[in-house]
Amino acid sequence: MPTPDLPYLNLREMEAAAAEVLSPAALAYYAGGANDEVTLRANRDGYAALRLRPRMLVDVSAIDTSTTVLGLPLDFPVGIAPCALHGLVHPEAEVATARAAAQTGSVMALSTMSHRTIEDVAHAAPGRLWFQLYLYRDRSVSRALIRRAEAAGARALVLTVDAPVLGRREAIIRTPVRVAPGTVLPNVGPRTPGSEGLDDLSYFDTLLDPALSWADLAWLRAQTTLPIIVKGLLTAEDAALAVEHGCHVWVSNHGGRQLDTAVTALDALPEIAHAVAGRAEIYLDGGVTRGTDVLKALALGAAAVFVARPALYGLALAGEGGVRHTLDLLRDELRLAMALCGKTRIADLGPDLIWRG
Ligand SMILES: Cc1cc2nc3c(=O)[nH]c(=O)nc-3n(C[C@H](O)[C@H](O)[C@H](O)COP(=O)(O)O)c2cc1C
Ligand SMILES: CCCCC(=O)C(=O)O
Repeated sequence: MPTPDLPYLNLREMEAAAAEVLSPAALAYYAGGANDEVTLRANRDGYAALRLRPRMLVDVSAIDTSTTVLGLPLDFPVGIAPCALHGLVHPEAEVATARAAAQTGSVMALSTMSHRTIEDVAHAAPGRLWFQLYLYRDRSVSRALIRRAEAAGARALVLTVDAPVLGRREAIIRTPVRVAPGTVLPNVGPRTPGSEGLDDLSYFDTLLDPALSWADLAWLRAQTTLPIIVKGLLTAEDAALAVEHGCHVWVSNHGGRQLDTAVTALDALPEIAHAVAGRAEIYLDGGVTRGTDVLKALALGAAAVFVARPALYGLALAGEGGVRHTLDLLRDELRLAMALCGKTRIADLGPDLIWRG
């Protein structure tokens, strides 16, 4: 059940409440998208536009939302997407988020750009952590991060490939995001961002490697025996290449923060599921705020979905309990949606649930 002392009935209410407590810079950074925010809006609108085909007269007295991702049992098919800088809104930062993920039987993908160390976060979510990797120009820094993630017990690496350069986020051009002076971001290398006159995002941008290519994925594949998930794919062609490189597929447009007017993950999912053809697991993120959104993504071929902003809003409102509230709401809404669709198990969710007009 959702945490009783938090009054929010749904994720949209949490978003509105979080907007009241976040600093203008944090809000601009969290909520914003690229350019005209066409893709940001489409991410949400796409779910509303898809209609469900519920089946009746099915015994729905017992609903089982449990599933597995890469062999890890989840209580329900929702994880936390990698997000930079949880410390902008809560002192416990990623550690609080990780505890919430662990307590709800979820999984968390920890961003490279975190306030807390991989080890601290892994300790807070034993066995339930993935590590998201931005490949740095300096591969030795990335290699060291991979070794630390492995040693800390991360279950997978998530390589983000849709940000070889940063998208143009106009809200943060106006209101730049800065970490507190003196903060050391543990995975960002020796230099404390904020110096040299760069805002923090521009500084991160200088670390990322715009030359990243499929050859680097082959390099990464050879670096580790952990499963690798390629995050940020939107086409059948790239999904097929990822599978050929021995990787899993995370369909995402980076929350509308990179290429504006890019296709939504939900729209890209059918062609990607077709191309992957069961050879790898598929995950999705972008605009998920309701249990029916989760249901639709799973019906079209995702093994699990991930939420970024909704988790950050929970963190901003009530720390660990707030993130738990976000996840609890989604789990309860998914269970209800399954019951009303006449589906009792995750394995029963398929394309027959989606109305084609
Ligand atoms: C504030 C913020 C920071 C993010 N940082 C990262 C990051 O460090 N690495 C990454 O792969 N994706 C990052 N993302 C993208 C998310 O993982 C996710 O793809 C996207 O936000 C879509 O999910 P949402 O609609 O639930 O927010 C970030 C998103 C937000 C909103
Ligand atoms: C260099 C990337 C910073 C984190 C990120 O991915 C985002 O803000 O969307």
